Amino acid sequence: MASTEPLLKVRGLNAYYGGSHIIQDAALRVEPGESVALLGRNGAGKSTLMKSLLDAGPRVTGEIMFDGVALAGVATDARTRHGLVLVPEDRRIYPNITVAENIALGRHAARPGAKVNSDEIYDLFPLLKPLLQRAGYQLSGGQQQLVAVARGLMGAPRLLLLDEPVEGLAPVVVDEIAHDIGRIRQTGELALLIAEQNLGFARRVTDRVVLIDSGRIVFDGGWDAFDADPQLKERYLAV
Ligand SMILES: Nc1ncnc2c1ncn2[C@@H]1O[C@H](COP(=O)(O)OP(=O)(O)OP(=O)(O)O)[C@@H](O)[C@H]1O
Repeated sequence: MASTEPLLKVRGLNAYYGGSHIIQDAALRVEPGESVALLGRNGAGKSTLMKSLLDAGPRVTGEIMFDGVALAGVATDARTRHGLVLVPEDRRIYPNITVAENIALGRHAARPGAKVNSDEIYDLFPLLKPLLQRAGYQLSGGQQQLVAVARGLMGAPRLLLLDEPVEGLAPVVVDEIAHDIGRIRQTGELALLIAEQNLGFARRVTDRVVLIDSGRIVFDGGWDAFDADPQLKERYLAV
């Protein structure tokens, strides 16, 4: 891949649930190693946009280029093996197997030849290490989120999509997850797209903001530019 090409380039993306036109003509770019916040109110279309990238739910039209490959017609599992990995909002932790087993399941999503070392992944999540033999059903919401992110990393992603990773979590847990994401970012070229409503958290873990409202991208820029226009927050994020 030429170094000037973005890792993800989306143009003219439309997504539909039945007759409802949810995502409307969206454009989006993520560079290798970049972390981007996808901000928007409840129902703005954040989850639908993420699922559209994987063809995992809505009917989708438009162009999605990932790592130099056009994804039209590529099945969801093949997209994941290519390095586009989603950690969904509901986390999907299996209750009756252990944390270590839940995390290991992510390995099936890894692209052929990818080197994934579970010990290196455990090192990124110090809070998980003592919990590896615990059953999924015994975890708190924050612990489940850490397991879901660790499992996502086992898929050797190039772009990890996190759908509202800190929704409903206590501030101390949000803080821990922000630290863990900081550690993950130091490991290399992994790019992140993080759907969020928690501005403080998003600011800590991302470089750039994409704002979505009623399925349309209404702002795309740096945090400085976002902060310079307080109306953006009032208009598109205030409850
Ligand atoms: N499976 C579905 N079938 C029909 N409509 C859906 C479906 N999932 C979402 N929608 C609709 O699509 C729109 C966008 O929802 P989406 O879940 O993408 O928003 P969001 O920004 O992720 O919000 P949230 O924070 O509530 O998850 C909403 O109007 C929602 O009702």
